[in-house]
Amino acid sequence: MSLQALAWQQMRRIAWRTLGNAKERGMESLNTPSFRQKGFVIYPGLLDRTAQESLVVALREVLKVAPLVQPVTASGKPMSVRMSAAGDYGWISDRRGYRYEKQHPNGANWPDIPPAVLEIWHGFGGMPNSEKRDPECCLINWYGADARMGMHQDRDETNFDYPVVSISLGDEALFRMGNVERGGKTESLWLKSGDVVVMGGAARLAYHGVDRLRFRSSTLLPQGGRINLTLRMVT
Ligand SMILES: O=C(O)CCC(=O)C(=O)O
Ligand SMILES: [Fe+2]
Repeated sequence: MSLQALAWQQMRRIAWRTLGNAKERGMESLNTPSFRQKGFVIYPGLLDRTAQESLVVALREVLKVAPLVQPVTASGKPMSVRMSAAGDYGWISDRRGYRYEKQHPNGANWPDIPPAVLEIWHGFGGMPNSEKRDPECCLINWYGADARMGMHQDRDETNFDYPVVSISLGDEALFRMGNVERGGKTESLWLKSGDVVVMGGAARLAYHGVDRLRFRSSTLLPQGGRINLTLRMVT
């Protein structure tokens, strides 16, 4: 086993041990065996402060080439989250609708996904192919004080065999998890900076959203706010 794989195995053990905190954080129901069977796994505090800071440094470089944009829906309604991306594809929404595109709206190719981000993706076992493909999209969501994301499924990808891996940086966010069909009972938990969520299996197509932020609950981003990275296979 490589040194990196060994380090990750160790980190995962630590993450599972921290599940003792999960109760205070509203995670107890989401981290029950039945939820895990459904493919929804939270790794609270998987990334320590140093790892979070180096991700932010790398993301600033990405955002110089691919600045955050405020997407609008097909009907022209602005979304409250600002977005950019890295990798082969970025997810965009404008008056023509939403879709994956190979270029930023400014015409430039999306920058490469930073190695530190790829390392997180590859740190999880259970990816369907042994070929170890890199994710094709690292969506970068930036939430300001009043931003939110309505309940939705991630279903614009071709291949649902790969999980979605989601990394939280900065202010805490109230994440809501629903079902594979719209409606029904939902469960909520606060995602903190350094938490990583994996949605695979049945949870890959479950409805989810972000209700609100605890603005300035973290000191990671000097201006406050939250960055969420979503890693996905697209094709
Ligand atoms: O910000 C989050 O935690 C979730 C983001 C999300 O669901 C998405 O980008 O599809
Ligand atoms: Fe999503």
